[in-house]
Amino acid sequence: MPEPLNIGLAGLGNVGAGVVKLLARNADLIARRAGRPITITAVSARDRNRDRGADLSSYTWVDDAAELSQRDDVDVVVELVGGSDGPALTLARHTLQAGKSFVTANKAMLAHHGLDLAQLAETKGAALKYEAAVAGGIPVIKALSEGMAANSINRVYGLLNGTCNYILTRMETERLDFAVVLAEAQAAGYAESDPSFDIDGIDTAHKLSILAALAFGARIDFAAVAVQGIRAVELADIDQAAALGFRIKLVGLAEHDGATLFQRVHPALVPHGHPLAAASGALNAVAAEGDFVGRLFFQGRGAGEGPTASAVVADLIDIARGIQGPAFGMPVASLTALPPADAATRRGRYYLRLTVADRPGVLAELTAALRDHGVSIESLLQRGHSSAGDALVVMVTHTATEAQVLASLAQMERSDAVTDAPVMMHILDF
Ligand SMILES: NC(=O)C1=CN([C@@H]2O[C@H](COP(=O)(O)OP(=O)(O)OC[C@H]3O[C@@H](n4cnc5c(N)ncnc54)[C@H](O)[C@@H]3O)[C@@H](O)[C@H]2O)C=CC1
Ligand SMILES: N[C@@H](CC=O)C(=O)O
Ligand code: NA
Repeated sequence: MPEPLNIGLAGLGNVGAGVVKLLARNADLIARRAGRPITITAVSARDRNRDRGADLSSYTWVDDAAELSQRDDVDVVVELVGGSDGPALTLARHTLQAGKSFVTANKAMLAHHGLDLAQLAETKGAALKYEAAVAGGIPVIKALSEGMAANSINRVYGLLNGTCNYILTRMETERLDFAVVLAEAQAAGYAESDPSFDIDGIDTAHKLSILAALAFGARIDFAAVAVQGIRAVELADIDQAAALGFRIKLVGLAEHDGATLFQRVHPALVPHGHPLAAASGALNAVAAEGDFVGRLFFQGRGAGEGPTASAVVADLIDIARGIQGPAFGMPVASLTALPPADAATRRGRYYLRLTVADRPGVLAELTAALRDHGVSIESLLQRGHSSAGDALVVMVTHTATEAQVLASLAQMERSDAVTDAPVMMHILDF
C-alpha cells in the first residue's frame, strides 16, 4: 500500500465536518483515484466537545491550530477556520514556510493576502489550493487555470454567493421578508459567520477578485472592486423586474479590455432567458468568455457542507497525485498590475425606481431629467401607492453611459416630488 497523504485539519464547522465525513465515506474510492489513501491525522477547532455528527476519535486533537504546520504526521494543512487575518493567516504562513502544501476555502484571506501566500508557496515549492473558496463545489478554479488556460479571457461573471441567491429567490417565490430568509440561509450553513459579508456583497467581491486574477493573469486587486449588496432590493423591485421580463440577481462582473480591469458587484436585472436567471436558491453560476472557446457556463451548489467539502477534497486528490500548478495560473511575478477601468463611460441599460408624490406634472419632471442628459426611456410603469400615498415609478432606459444616468438621477433627486432615494440597477445585456 502506498504511503498515505496525511492531513492536518483546522476548523470543524460546516465545511470542516463535511470534509471529515466525505473522507470517511468515500475513502476507498478516493485512495484509488488519488493513488494513495488520504488520511486525517490531526485536527483543531475551538470547541473539542461539540457533536459534529462525525467520529473524530482516531485523530490527534491540537489546541493551537498553528501547531498542525509543524507536526511530522501532517503533510498538508487544510484551513477551514475563516477570517482574512488572525489564526487562518498565521496557519497559512507557518504551513507554507515549512514547505508543506496548504488547502483553504477562505476567500477573504485570499482576496487580501493571496499574492503573498502564492509567492511564499512558490518559493518553498509547496502547493496553495483553494477550489472551495470560489463557487463552492463548482470546479471553476480548475476550469479557469487549466481548462481555459489557452484562452485570452475578457470577461468573467456570475452569481458567487449562495446566501444572496437564496434570499432573492425565496423573496420572489415565497414572498418572504429578507430577515426571515436570511435566518433560513444561516440555518442551512450557507452564510458567513458575519452574514453582512454575504448581503453587503463583500463575499462576492472576495471571490470576484480571485476569479479576475486567474482569468486575466492580473494581480488581485480587491480594493478596486466596486461593491453594492442586496439590502436595498425590495419586493417591489423584484415584482417590477418580473413584469418587465427580468429577475434580480447579485452579480459579480469582471472585465479586461486589454489595458484596464473592471470589477463590480451589484444587484442586476437578468433577462428571464439568460442562464444566470435560471440559477435559483443557493446555486451559484459562473460564465467565462475566452477568445477561442467562447462562453463557458458553470452552475452548481456554491455553499453548504457537501459541495464545499467536495471541492476541498478534490484539491487534496490533486496534491496526492503530485499535481501542483502556480496558485493563480502563472507565477506571481508574471501577473500584471492592471489599473481600474473608468465606470462612468460604460454603456448599458438601466432600471430606475423612484418614489414620487402622486401629483400632476411629476412624470414630466422625471422624463425631462433623462432628456436633459440624453437618456431615452425604453419602458415606464407607474404602480400603486405606498402607505404615505406616494406613487412608484419604474423605468428601463435605452443604452446610455453610466455618467448620463447618474446625472439624470441627481437631477431627479433635487426635485421635491421625489420622496425617497432613487434605486438604480444595471441590466445584464450579455
Ligand atoms: N459554509 C459554506 O458554505 C462555505 C464556507 N466557506 C469558507 O470556509 C471557511 C469555514 O466556513 P464554515 O465551515 O461555514 O465556518 P464555521 O463557522 O461553521 O466553522 C469554523 C470552524 O473554525 C473553528 N475555529 C475558529 N477559530 C479557530 C481557531 N483559532 N483555531 C482552530 N479552529 C478555529 C471553529 O471552532 C469552527 O469549527 C470560511 O473561510 C468560509 O468562508 C467557503 C465556501 C462555502
Ligand atoms: N457564505 C458563502 C459561502 C460560500 O462561499 C455563500 O453564501 O456563498
Ligand atoms: Na469552486
